[in-house]
Amino acid sequence: MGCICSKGSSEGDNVSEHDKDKDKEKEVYKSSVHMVAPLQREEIKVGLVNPKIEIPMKSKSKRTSESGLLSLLATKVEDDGKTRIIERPKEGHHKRRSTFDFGMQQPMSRVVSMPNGARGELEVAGWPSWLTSVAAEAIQGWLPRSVESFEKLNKIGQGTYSSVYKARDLKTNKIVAMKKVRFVNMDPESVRFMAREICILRKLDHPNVMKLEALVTSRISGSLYLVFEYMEHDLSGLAAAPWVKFTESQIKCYMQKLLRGLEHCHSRGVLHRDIKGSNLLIDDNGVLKIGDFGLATTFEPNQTQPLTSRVVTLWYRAPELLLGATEYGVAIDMWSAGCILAELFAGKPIMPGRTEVEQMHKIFKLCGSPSEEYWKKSKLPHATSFKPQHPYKRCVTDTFKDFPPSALALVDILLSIEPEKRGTASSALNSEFFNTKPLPCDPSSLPKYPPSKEYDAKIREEEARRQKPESVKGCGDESLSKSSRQSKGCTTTSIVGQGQSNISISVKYNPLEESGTRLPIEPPRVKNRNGFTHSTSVIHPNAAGYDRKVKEDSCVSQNGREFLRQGSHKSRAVGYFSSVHSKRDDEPSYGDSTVYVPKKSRLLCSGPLVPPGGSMEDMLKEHERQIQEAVRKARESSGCKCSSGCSGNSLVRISFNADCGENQVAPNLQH
Ligand SMILES: Nc1ncnc2c1ncn2[C@@H]1O[C@H](COP(=O)(O)OP(=O)(O)OP(=O)(O)O)[C@@H](O)[C@H]1O
Repeated sequence: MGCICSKGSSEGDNVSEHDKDKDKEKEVYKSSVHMVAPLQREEIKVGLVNPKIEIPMKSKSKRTSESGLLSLLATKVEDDGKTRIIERPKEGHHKRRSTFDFGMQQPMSRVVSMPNGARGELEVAGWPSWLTSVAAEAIQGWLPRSVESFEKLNKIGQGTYSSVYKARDLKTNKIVAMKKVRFVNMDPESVRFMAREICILRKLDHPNVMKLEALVTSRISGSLYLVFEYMEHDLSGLAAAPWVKFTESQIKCYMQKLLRGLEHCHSRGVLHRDIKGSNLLIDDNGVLKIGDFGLATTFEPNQTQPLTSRVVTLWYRAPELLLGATEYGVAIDMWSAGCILAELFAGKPIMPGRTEVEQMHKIFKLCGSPSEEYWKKSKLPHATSFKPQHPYKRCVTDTFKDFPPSALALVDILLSIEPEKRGTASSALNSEFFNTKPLPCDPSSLPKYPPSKEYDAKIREEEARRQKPESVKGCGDESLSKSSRQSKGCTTTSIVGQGQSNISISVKYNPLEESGTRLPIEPPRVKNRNGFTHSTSVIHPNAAGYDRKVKEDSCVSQNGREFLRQGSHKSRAVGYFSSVHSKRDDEPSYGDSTVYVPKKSRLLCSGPLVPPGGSMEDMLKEHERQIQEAVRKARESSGCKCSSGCSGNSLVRISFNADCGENQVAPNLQH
């Protein structure tokens, strides 16, 4: 699509150059020149007339056409084959500001300027009423594209609340990614949440941040699609691909792009809150862009509004979030970036916890437990529960002693327990790591890889499993390829809410855990349609195979304000943490924790998992006991006759390793 802000270099290696461009852009925009995607202008629905717009006599014959509407707002200019719309000086109608200014100091590219966000006008433009009624701010200034103007090619990704398709824009022939957002009965809360993602995406404009290109509505299915440029890979998928081995300068290149993207988000007051490999998309030219802003939020330096601590996929979640912080900042994204940096050098996730308790424990074991002063000062809600009886010593430098020194130094800073010590994206970019040889490579010099997404890795693994003869399948099969080992396909033990509850915990299989190399599969996570993450994963097996479902959560954000609520689906406790943390007034009470196995035979373990006030050690012990218990019940209920450790058709085999005090999970390939 044409875009006035397109850069000569799409990669944006030089941010200051980019910023200069931005200034120029602002100048251009000051003169109210907007680029319009030709298709967008053709989506005006025939017969829809905005009663509020007084139509000039000479336009009346065209009142139902796109040009008729546009002529009210702007004048078309043909320039080098591209069409621009120049807004008319504000004669006739006053350009009102939205009631909710989502910080878009910079006008949107790729859109026609609409006079205001009034519902009627948006509906004239072709937006469905379910969207205009609750999310007018998100779509203001944009015109919808119709789904017929794209050719769907194939499915390329599956998110918690969305399916992503590769598609061809029939007007431009460009290949794009279309993220189809699912709404349950057009639930206004869900729509509002999606609107928040759109508003945030519209605030951002950087070569290392996914750009929202257009919005598409389907009148028939009532769906909404977010259109992005198509990216062939994601960092998780690439790291998992058997044919990929990153060099130091490649790691520097990806990390530099990630940090530049983060620097931009943070400078625009946006916290991503879900930085992880599968959200770092990479195109065929090696350009990395941060995607999936479903959990992102805006923040202000002196924000008083509490934020939810239930964000970020568990393995990448900062300690202060696990401790229940509701006031936090850019440091949570910096922690995730530190986990990724270490993961890229280590070749595996560095802290693959299965539950919040275990995650906290892994963090303390690696990064040391916080100082007495920190415990006193921070007053974090779960501090009492998590404070270990004996402090843990930090061993980051020992653990990663094989890393290049400048990488180790940066990891050490980013994985600081105390948020203010992690620095910022800008300070990380100025660190020695990026300024010593080998320097970050140029993205264009990166090898060309076949499509490598986490989703592709899953498909490869499924395929490999299907092709494997029955005779070689069985409990404890360890003959798995790198791709299979590192991909995220195997679901094992799950703990799930009972009845109507939509929450589940899945523990992912880690074949290497059994063979000594610790390489778990998928970080436990739950994100509901409202966009919040829990400590749990969302995949669980059911009778018909894998069933990814939107999970309920207790957190809702409305008009940019976050609070916790009792979910309409009767949320149950998730993880071991929920049951021990001190309850906020507006937080739902969690009564039960339940144990998942196949859908039809869910089991319930009622009651708090750990008595409030228990020590970290007690919690861990209780935590392990609960997992063992869950597996035992799962096995019994599924009637499995396998040898010990097999949990029946729950697809898991768990054994307790007394040496490390942790459960080891293996796939039950027999089922
Ligand atoms: N622009 C894109 N180009 C190619 N693939 C994409 C693009 N955007 C997303 N995907 C694929 O679709 C998957 C799901 O997208 P996304 O993460 O945005 O959705 P989500 O519902 O928020 O998912 P999740 O629950 O994993 O956070 C991604 O992991 C990625 O593999």
